[in-house]
Amino acid sequence: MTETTTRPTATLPTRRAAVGLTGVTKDFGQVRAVRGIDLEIHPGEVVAFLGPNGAGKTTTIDMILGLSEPTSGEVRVLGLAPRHAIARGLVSAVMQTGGLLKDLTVRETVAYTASLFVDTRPVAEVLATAGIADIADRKVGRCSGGEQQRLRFAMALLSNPALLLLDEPTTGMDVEGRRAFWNSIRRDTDTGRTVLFATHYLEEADQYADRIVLISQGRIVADGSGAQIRALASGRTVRASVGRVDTTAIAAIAGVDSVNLTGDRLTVHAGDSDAVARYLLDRTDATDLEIVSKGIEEAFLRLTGSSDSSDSSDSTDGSPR
Ligand SMILES: Nc1ncnc2c1ncn2[C@@H]1O[C@H](COP(=O)(O)OP(=O)(O)OP(=O)(O)O)[C@@H](O)[C@H]1O
Repeated sequence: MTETTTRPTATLPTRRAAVGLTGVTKDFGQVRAVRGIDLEIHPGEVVAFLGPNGAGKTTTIDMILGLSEPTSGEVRVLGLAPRHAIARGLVSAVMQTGGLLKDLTVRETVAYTASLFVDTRPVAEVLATAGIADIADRKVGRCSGGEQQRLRFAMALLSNPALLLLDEPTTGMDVEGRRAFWNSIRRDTDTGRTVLFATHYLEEADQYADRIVLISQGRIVADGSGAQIRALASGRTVRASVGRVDTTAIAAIAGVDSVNLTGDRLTVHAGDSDAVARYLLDRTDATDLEIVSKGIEEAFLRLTGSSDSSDSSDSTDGSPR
């Protein structure tokens, strides 16, 4: 789906948050999909909305697009109510599926979309920006999933939107398709456009966003730069079998961010794994000690509460919010 209207850039409100969410909740009957989100996205930021299935990403994006109303709280887009921002052509969206006619060529599709609006960027220009000028004469039905997404991106660019929303735009693409898609997006964001994209892929968020907002079960659980989110994953996990152990004393070791004891199996996440290992070997009856690097994937799972519970209880996570 794309939303395009008139060319807006001359009338952009300035120095306003591109997106402002204040205390936003959304209920679907008994289901509370969004549980109180406060978020400010600044003009020109490329922000990843990262979270597992059912986290509330699409629900939030739909509210920013004015497709649904929050149950409580407020959504502003460039200082306006979402519907007003969209009516002024300030917002475009690239969704996962739908909206393309297989028998038209790539160029015809963009030209047709452009013809629906009063004033748009030139077709050739958006094809070039989206990196699909060389396949402009190809029928849409013969384009790969990645090429079709770049076509949706080209269509979204016609109105020269100040804010571009992308809901899991690379789902189902292979690595090369994903790379080409993001290269075209990144080339375009040099123009200062604000981009918010939802993704399941931590690597994608880390590689292509200036800022990662981690969302889980309708709440923001971490918000920071890729480097900050990576720092959460920079520690190590120490595991050992123990008899009696003082978990409070271990939690007090500098750099320890979580301690879990399940039966006789102790798991400690720490920045300084040597200090933990030294303590366990010198001061306890620990055996079978192992130290493993904590990957970014593990940090993500812990932060979004998706890891198995043996690794998450007693935790003292410090998110970079
Ligand atoms: N129209 C609806 N009616 C009832 N429940 C809904 C509706 N839309 C979403 N939900 C529920 O709200 C929660 C959040 O869903 P949402 O689609 O926003 O998550 P998501 O993070 O986008 O997930 P995914 O990555 O799987 O697309 C889920 O529990 C979902 O089942």
